[in-house]
Amino acid sequence: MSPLAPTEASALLATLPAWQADLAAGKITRAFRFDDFAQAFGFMAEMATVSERMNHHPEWFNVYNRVDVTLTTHDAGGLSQRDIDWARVADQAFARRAA
Ligand SMILES: C[C@H](O)[C@H](O)[C@H]1CNC2=NC(N)=NC(=O)C2=N1
Repeated sequence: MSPLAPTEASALLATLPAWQADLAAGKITRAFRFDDFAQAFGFMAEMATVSERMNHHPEWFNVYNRVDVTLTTHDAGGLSQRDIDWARVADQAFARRAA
């Protein structure tokens, strides 16, 4: 798994406006807020299954209705297409729950 080139990363991140990028560190983050713990944990359970399918796993922190997610690709030493793909699926899962 190779890291994204900076120009490519910037172009892809423009399609994920809810995510904060630290390109120097090769990480992106997003703070998700839900109605309650059940919604937050449902999101985490859904994304745990996605993570296994993608073989790509988040660093995340949950308390009550909050899920703070950091994505980076350890194998690439930075940001890869897998982080972008995971973020996009997470945005969709979140939007479905928020709807
Ligand atoms: C052995 C296994 O395929 C690797 O460790 C996978 C698992 N999940 C992963 N998740 C993330 N975020 N980065 C990785 O480099 C990674 N590598």
